[in-house]
Amino acid sequence: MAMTGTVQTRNEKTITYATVTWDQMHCDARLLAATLLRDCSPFRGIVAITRGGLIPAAILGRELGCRLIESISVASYAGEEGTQQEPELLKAAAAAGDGEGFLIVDDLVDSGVTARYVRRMLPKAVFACLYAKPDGRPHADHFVTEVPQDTWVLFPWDMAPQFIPPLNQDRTV
Ligand SMILES: O=P(O)(O)OC[C@H]1O[C@H](OP(=O)(O)OP(=O)(O)O)[C@H](O)[C@@H]1O
Ligand SMILES: Nc1nc2[nH]cnc2c(=O)[nH]1
Ligand SMILES: [Mg+2]
Repeated sequence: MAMTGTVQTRNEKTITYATVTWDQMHCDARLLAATLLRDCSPFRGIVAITRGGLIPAAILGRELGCRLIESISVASYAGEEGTQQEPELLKAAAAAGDGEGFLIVDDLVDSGVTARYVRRMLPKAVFACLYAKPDGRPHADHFVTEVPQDTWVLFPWDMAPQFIPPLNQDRTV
């Protein structure tokens, strides 16, 4: 994780966050690829869990030499701060059959609800993600970094650089 801190949300709650930059994510995806290449490659194809798994899946596909990228779309979070609902299947991974020879890829496991749901649909696939919180960890065969359960991960696409005023506001110095 590149940086951690706290942020005040709209409903006055304080949450701990960990930011991941594009470079950090790329580096973590390459570390994951090296482990997968060593331990369980080759794969017939990759199933990316949209949307968060799409970019990690593209990087892994490149590193592992895997050009067949299927997707599965599952909606399970209602809001930015993680209010969870029952997973809803929006698109199945038709090309992956029962998952044999396939690698399922997501950005992270948190409660593990999404991973468990997708694994039930593709029982023979291997599951890999970049980050894992303790509750989700048992559902991932491979991950790179563990994140505390009470921390919200901010991915590069969740953030934008913005102006921050200097600490010393006295311009006469
Ligand atoms: O382990 P869980 O508690 O199920 O949480 C993990 C899932 O939550 C996020 O996806 P989200 O549903 O927010 O959708 P997105 O990938 O389209 O942003 C993340 O990308 C994982 O897929
Ligand atoms: N961006 C983001 N999405 C999530 N979905 C479930 N947990 C998380 C998290 O920590 N960060
Ligand atoms: Mg997701």
